[in-house]
Amino acid sequence: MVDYWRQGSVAVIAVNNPPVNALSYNVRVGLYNNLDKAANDRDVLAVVICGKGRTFPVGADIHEFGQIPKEPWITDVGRKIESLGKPVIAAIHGTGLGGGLEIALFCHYRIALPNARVGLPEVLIGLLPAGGGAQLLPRLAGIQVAMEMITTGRQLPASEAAKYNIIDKVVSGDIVKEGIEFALRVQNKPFQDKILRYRSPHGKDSLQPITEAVLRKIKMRSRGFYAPVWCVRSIANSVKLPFEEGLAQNRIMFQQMQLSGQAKALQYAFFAERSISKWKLPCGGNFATAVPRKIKTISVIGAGTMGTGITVALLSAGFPVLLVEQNKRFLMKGVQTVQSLLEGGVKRRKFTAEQAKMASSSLTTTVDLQALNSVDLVIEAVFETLSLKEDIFSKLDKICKPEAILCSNTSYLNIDKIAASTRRPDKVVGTHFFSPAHIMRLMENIYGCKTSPETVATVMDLGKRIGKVPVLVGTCPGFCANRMNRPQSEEALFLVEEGAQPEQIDQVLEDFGMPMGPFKVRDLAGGDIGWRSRKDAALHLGLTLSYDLQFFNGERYCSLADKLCELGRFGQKTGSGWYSYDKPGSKQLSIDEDVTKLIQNHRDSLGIKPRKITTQEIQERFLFSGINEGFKILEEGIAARPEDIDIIWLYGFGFPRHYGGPMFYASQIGLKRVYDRICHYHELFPYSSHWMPSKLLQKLSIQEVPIGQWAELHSKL
Ligand SMILES: CCCCCCC[C@H](O)CC(=O)SCCNC(=O)CCNC(=O)[C@H](O)C(C)(C)COP(=O)([O-])OP(=O)([O-])OC[C@H]1O[C@@H](n2cnc3c(N)ncnc32)[C@H](O)[C@@H]1OP(=O)([O-])[O-]
Ligand SMILES: NC(=O)c1ccc[n+]([C@@H]2O[C@H](COP(=O)([O-])OP(=O)(O)OC[C@H]3O[C@@H](n4cnc5c(N)ncnc54)[C@H](O)[C@@H]3O)[C@@H](O)[C@H]2O)c1
Repeated sequence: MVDYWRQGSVAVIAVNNPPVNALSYNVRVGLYNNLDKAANDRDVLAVVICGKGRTFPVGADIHEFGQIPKEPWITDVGRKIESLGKPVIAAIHGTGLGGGLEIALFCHYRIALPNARVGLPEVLIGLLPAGGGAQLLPRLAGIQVAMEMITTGRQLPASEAAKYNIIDKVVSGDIVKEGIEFALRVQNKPFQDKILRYRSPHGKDSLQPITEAVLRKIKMRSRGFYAPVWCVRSIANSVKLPFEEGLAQNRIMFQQMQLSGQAKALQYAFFAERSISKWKLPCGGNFATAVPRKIKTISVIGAGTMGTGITVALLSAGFPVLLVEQNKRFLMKGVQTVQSLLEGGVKRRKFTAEQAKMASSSLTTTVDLQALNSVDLVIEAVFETLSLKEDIFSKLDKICKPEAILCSNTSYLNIDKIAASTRRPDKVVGTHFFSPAHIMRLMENIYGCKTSPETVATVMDLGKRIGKVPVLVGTCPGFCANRMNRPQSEEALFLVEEGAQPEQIDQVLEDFGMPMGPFKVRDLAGGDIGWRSRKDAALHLGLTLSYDLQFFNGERYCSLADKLCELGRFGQKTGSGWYSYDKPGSKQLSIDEDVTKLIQNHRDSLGIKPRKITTQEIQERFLFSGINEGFKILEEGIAARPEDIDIIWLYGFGFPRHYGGPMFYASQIGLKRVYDRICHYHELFPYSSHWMPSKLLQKLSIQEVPIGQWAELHSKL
């Protein structure tokens, strides 16, 4: 796992542990022993440490966390480097992260290729850099830089790292060759002043103001995530304690953090994110065998909210886009939106003005579907009406070349029905982007019963190529994301009906860690869209929505949202919704007495006596109703694994990552408790079918199987 060779007076120690040279136990042993070998070889005057393959070591092996760490630790390897009596050079390519960078910091010199990146990302998996990073970095780059890097986990490009002295020299060419040349130049020079433990941290006199400023920033963004605060403490130890004591303290903190639910959740999320690309279809096709089609040209149909966002996402990833609208007026408006989104990207430094110009020049437009006869892939984003989508797909089937893939951005509609309007159902697939589509990273891809593995492979690949996080699910109303979100939105309304205030619910869920409470989300998305579809559904059943409606289609119903819409309160865009806003389009909100009165009148008219609703009830009814639906989604095979559902929630709704996602959160609470509470609410609210407990959840609540085995157990049930 660690290679050793000599070139003249230079010993090269190369970590060889694919794919990312993680510092597993055997690697640490290999490093330690080979450093000994170099120390004992009189002809060796300098040592180069590097990584074989694609990268320098990226840190500790995350698979080993949770076990008692076996010695030698990273710090033992570090001490060996410091006391070697010969200069040691870290030669970094790829990513030098976590324990990898820590070893490099123990070295006397660090060189890196221009495209290399370095960082201490431990915080992102709920930990701190306990292999010396929190002690060494402040001594090299200063407290301020160390605080920023360690509390955010940000990776620095080599040039920026060189500005902060983290890298001594940025080199180009072959990193090992460069390392050896560097070693030859320094092998006879004194290097004792390069041992960082003997330095004192830069900026130590400003520790307090720096700490206060960093803690203020953390408080603003952390939403209950505590690892960054522990990271701050670990850096403060570099000032307050002698070096070895600081190391020991940080190791103790690291071990405590490792046992925490947050670290477990973040590490679960890390691996879950990597597992989603390993998809499998019920027909047997899978990621390993299916080959994606080459996609060069794409057309987007519909230049509304979603179509324009999707167009920008594609253009900025370098795809030429042919944008289609129903008439020239809508098309012009859409093009203006695309341009202003691109300009916004430049302002947000997502890309340069030059890149935006290039992207813009790759946009072509038409109001004639016939123009789509040569594109490789089409993404339809017109109104959410099945007949309209069926009509468009049947036309596309005739116009597009036979191998073209036809995607729909539908939020709820059945992909099989849309596919049935074509003679190529194997090439029809759902690509559900989230709003705003040029920013939100989730791409929920939906296969129908006839979608081919090649089509799935193509959209999964496309998602990655445009920087999205593509997750594959099956078809059902609302798929995974919106289907789970629906009972939650309903419960939020019912809670208000029973006595809670919208702002109270929003606050509870924001305190839990959601980026926005459900009423703020409704105001942001615009209440009119849901209102229109509820009116359509009612019309379909020969009903009209009315103020005193308490049941709809056999289910409990709350008409408060309809009432707001009847008053023209659609949310931010109209300047009023569940909250009132400074002006239409503004985000500056305040609680509105009129809404409070409206809610009170609503309760009075239905004879509901408001009761005090606790934080626990709000959290449970919101979260558990969605989780129950998540288990039904697993049970029906709509999602193949809980990891898929969790990643959808992390990227689609900003579920707090330090809880891993709703399914992992449920596993941490204990499925027996979750199941019991769901049964309790089912008894209280028999007219909300979303409280009908999932059978899979019931079975798992008895067996308490670890989350990694749910899918396997389910397939045996
Ligand atoms: C007594 C106490 C002593 C404490 C000492 C503490 C020491 C230290 O401070 C703690 C750490 O270093 S904490 C660590 C700090 N470091 C980090 O947190 C780095 C986390 N890693 C990353 O950020 C990204 O993986 C990279 C940027 C490295 C590569 O990105 P990319 O090119 O897009 O590739 P990709 O698809 O992402 O990964 C490819 C494969 O590698 C796998 N794998 C990756 N890292 C792994 C690891 N550390 N381990 C194991 N496996 C790891 C990954 O699962 C995947 O496997 P699969 O089976 O093929 O699916
Ligand atoms: N808005 C969201 O948050 C969101 C999120 C995810 C998915 N979706 C889905 O995306 C789709 C589009 O939603 P939206 O919010 O962008 O709607 P929108 O009303 O903003 O835009 C739809 C656009 O389609 C155009 N259009 C209608 N018929 C057309 C035709 N025959 N040919 C060409 N263009 C036509 C309309 O002129 C309009 O500009 C829907 O299926 C919706 O369910 C919406």
